[in-house]
Amino acid sequence: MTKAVLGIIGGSGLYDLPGLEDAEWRTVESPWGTPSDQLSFGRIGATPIVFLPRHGRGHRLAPSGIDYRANIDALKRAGVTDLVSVSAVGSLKQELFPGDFVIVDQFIDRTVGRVSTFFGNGCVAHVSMAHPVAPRLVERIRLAAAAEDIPHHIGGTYVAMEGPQFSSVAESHLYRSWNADVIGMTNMPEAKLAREAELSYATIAMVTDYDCWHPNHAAVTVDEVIRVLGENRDKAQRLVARLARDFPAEHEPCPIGSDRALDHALITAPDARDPALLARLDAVAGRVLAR
Ligand SMILES: CSC[C@H]1O[C@H](OP(=O)(O)O)[C@H](O)[C@@H]1O
Ligand SMILES: Nc1ncnc2[nH]cnc12
Repeated sequence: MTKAVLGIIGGSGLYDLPGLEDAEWRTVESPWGTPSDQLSFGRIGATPIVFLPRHGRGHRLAPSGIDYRANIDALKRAGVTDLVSVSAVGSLKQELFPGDFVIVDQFIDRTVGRVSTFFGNGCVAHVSMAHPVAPRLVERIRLAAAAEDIPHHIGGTYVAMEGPQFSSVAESHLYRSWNADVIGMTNMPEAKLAREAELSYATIAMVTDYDCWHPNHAAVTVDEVIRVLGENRDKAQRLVARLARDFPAEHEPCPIGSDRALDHALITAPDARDPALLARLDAVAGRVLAR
């Protein structure tokens, strides 16, 4: 049995977790680079929590400037088993209103030039991203949202764009024609790296705007995103607090195997592996490399 540790990555507008008890900011070093900030260790009820502000306190880091590998590696080293991203998103559908929460279940990765894997020459791995989010974690978020009476939608496709500029109207219509639901700039490669690190991952996407496709709404601005986030911060904090309070003490095995993603993913023969890369993979892939 593995003790459950709930990791929370706070996105725009969420740079700390006020309900965190016995909270302490600690530096966690990673061989992959520099995490966005120190990690805040604490608990909510009996559940151990590790919180990381994705853009750093003060929102220092742009979506393309975040070291996603260092973040995921540091959270893994901190003992996290289940990871929830809280993210601001634009809505690509009329029925997804600013203020709504969408518990997404698919991603389209439109980012370019971000390092999106821990593996490579010397240790090649191919994990499945067919089902990028962990269903039990989604179900726990759903229960918490229902208990807190927070309007939410289960399922939806998140387009990850490079940014930092927002989309053009033509791009926004293109994503709508793909039947995507929401758009943001950060959940890729984060979700891919979480899968490689065998962390069960889910996203609470907080709708802040209608991007720029809606005839009756002005194109998104940062001021508008921050204003809507301000109105919904309390809801996000209540949702995370309820999720944490009701979280099981033992990590629940993932029915789609997100916590065992490397079981059938490594292809490089043991004697052809690069010892330097293996050393960096100690936290991410230690479970399978130790075999
Ligand atoms: C401040 S608007 C754009 C910014 O907000 C979202 O960030 P996060 O997912 O960390 O909440 C979006 O992806 C952009 O990075
Ligand atoms: N419309 C939008 N596009 C990209 N990222 C966002 N974050 C919040 N709203 C967004």
